[in-house]
Amino acid sequence: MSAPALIVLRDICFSFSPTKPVLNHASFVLAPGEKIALTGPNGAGKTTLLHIMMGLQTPQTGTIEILQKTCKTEKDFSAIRGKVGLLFQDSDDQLFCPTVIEDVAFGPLNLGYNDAQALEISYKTLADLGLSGFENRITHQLSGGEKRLVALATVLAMAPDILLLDEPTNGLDQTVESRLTDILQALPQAMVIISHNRSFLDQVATRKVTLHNGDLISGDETIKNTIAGKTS
Ligand SMILES: Nc1ncnc2c1ncn2[C@@H]1O[C@H](COP(=O)(O)OP(=O)(O)OP(=O)(O)O)[C@@H](O)[C@H]1O
Repeated sequence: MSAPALIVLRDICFSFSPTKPVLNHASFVLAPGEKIALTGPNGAGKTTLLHIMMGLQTPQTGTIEILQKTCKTEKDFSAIRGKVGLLFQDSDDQLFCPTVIEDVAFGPLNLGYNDAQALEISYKTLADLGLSGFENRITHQLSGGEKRLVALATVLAMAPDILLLDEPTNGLDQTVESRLTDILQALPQAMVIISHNRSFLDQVATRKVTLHNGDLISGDETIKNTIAGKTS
């Protein structure tokens, strides 16, 4: 029997205003081990879809299951938020502490780790991302690319079961993008990645879904299936 899906969205309709639907009976499944590229034109509703998965937006119709739990209310979503890590499109929405180490340690502390454990996790996460030495930097003084990586560190430090990454390569130079590509390829977690960066998606994603006219269309033969043992 195959492992149960991690995220199941069924028949989601969502609009910010009655005259302009964003999602129109969209359905979506994330299975364990999948790294799904979520693509589509500007304004198609990709970020909105990720926010619906986190309970940050509430659809007008449809059902949401996260980690086999039906999620409707804020209470339902708050119970799963530690297990689902969202990298916001704008790093400034993610980073709110004075220093890098405080921002990265915030998640582990919230999960119940003590100060020493949270610091150890944070130092290691920063080192994995090539950010050793950034611990005491003032967050708002970082460059855009540095903020992007620190924002990712705040997500990875919580070791979530699912990663929702909204344009993770924005602002990264080629070297850092390559490092991020290697890191995401090696991570065992299932993830949904919004990106307009085709070569990055080709290397990381195992499957592609595209938002078009409010609905999700599956498949793209050019995306490499990088799941071990399977070929595209
Ligand atoms: N808070 C809001 N209030 C009203 N309209 C909004 C709001 N947020 C987003 N929208 C609109 O909803 C639509 C979908 O936006 P969304 O950010 O989800 O698109 P996207 O596919 O992620 O776009 P991009 O690739 O440009 O980031 C757009 O037309 C956008 O202008």
